[in-house]
Amino acid sequence: MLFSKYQGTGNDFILIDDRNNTFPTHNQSLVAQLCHRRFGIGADGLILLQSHNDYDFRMVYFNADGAEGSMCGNGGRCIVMFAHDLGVFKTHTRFLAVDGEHLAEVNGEEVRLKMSDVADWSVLPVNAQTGYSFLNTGSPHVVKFLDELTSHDVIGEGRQLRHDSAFSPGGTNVNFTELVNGNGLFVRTYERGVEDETYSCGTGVTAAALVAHRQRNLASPISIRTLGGNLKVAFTAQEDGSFTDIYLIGPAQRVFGGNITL
Ligand SMILES: N[C@@H](CCC[C@H](N)C(=O)O)C(=O)O
Repeated sequence: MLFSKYQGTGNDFILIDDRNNTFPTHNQSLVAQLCHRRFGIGADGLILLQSHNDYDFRMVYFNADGAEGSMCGNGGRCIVMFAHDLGVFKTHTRFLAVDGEHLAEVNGEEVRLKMSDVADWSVLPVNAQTGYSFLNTGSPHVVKFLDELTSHDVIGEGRQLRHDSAFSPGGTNVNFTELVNGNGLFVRTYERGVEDETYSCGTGVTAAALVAHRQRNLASPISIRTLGGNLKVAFTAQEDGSFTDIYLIGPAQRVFGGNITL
């Protein structure tokens, strides 16, 4: 079985062309083993590109723990570049993911991915003392602002919040955010399903951008630094509190490929 490894700002994925539907999708331990950084190829997740009658393709995403996940923004950008490299489309595409339809555009190494509207979004300070917000941008995310992020214990506090009973049974991803350069953010994310800090999280930086607009008056587009590189999030804030035309913009790149023999 052929695979390609892609990365989007350091969030890395195994991509498989499964248009013949041969991948054993219920084999969680196989996915976990392939994603393992010592015993496998190594990745934050595995993504299948499948055929769909009404779309250019369908994205099926698994977290590194082998379970099928909710929407992955960086994975979405990577599968768009993968489909582009396979010749599925030239510049513009329309595909189906677990949270519905997505549009995307490839321009050189950059992918501009339209995210789902955040229709029922509101800032919910789940815990008035900790002051964090919770919202769903395709995946569930806590966003917490800090004055100094570089030395913060992202793994320790992230793991604790990820398992907080307030978010049970599914749990949440956790984003720590610092304001930088007037209209920018530095974001570090503890990811559910990877159970570690990743270099970048697309739905996470999207959540951070929307909260930063609402709570700190940042304007679209917002530039975001992650450990793995730079992203931009553009959006329209509607008067009813919802967000539409949300775009996650940044590079996606093929790293290497190979053959999996089972
Ligand atoms: N890395 C992803 C998020 C993937 C989903 C997440 N781990 C979850 O299960 O909630 C991204 O770029 O959005």
